Amino acid sequence: MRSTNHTASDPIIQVTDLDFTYNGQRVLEDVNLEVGEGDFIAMIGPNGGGKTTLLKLMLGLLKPQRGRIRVMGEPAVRVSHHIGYVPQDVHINRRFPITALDVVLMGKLAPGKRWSANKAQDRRDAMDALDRIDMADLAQRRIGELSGGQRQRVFIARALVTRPRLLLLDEPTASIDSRGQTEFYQLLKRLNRDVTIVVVSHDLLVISTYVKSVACVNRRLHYHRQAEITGDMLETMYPCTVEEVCPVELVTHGHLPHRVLQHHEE
Ligand SMILES: Nc1ncnc2c1ncn2[C@@H]1O[C@H](COP(=O)(O)OP(=O)(O)OP(=O)(O)O)[C@@H](O)[C@H]1O
Repeated sequence: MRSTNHTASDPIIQVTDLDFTYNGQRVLEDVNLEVGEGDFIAMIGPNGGGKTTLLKLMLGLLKPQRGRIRVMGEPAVRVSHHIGYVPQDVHINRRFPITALDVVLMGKLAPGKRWSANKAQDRRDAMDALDRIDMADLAQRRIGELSGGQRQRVFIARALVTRPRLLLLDEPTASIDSRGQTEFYQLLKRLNRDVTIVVVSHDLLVISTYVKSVACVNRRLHYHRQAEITGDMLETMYPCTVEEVCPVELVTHGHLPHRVLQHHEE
């Protein structure tokens, strides 16, 4: 596999003075961000705030009109084999007779990913990726017979099959119930022992328990090196009241919103 000159102490992602515009509409402005090796960062923010766009820039799928983005010290396209990506909408026909293992093997075929001629090794790598996400028992199960949460794990295994150093996930829990969400973030926390994670999420309650840092994206970026979501941050990011963002039951569960409440009461 091609190596980089990047060392563990360098930021794995560095975004400098970045602007991005779609057809004359600026959606990201003056964004600066450093993601360290081993970080587990949540990108939160309102609909249309630019989170997916920023992920696509990190993947090298889009180019900024101004500023610079480096992944492992290089333009992202040069290190795509070190990046695993779980997109927001994974389109897969549930009636298609394809197993979980087949889906994971597709990760070996993705553009820019290394292709090995050794099919037996590929199967071992795919089984290993399924094992990492506790899905090895379901390797031969058809994808259409899995639950939403199980399917999402398979897509993560597909992203992990090339052993990336960086895993980017775009709203991975959108089709998972709240209990499933907790299990899902526990899984990500475990994976974070070996891989740096950036996850776009609207799960404000759950994420602060698991992530190490938070970036709020609403055209501009507000980055916190600690997993602390404050009332000020929410008020800046979300065009609605604190109660709308964090209903009372979230406050009483004692996760993140007690700080929100304090700020709100001041
Ligand atoms: N391909 C595109 N062409 C033109 N405009 C786009 C395109 N993709 C996104 N946009 C616009 O850019 C803005 C940011 O979109 P983006 O998908 O990055 O936001 P987001 O924060 O991920 O939103 P959500 O939470 O709803 O997924 C939105 O106004 C969106 O309409």
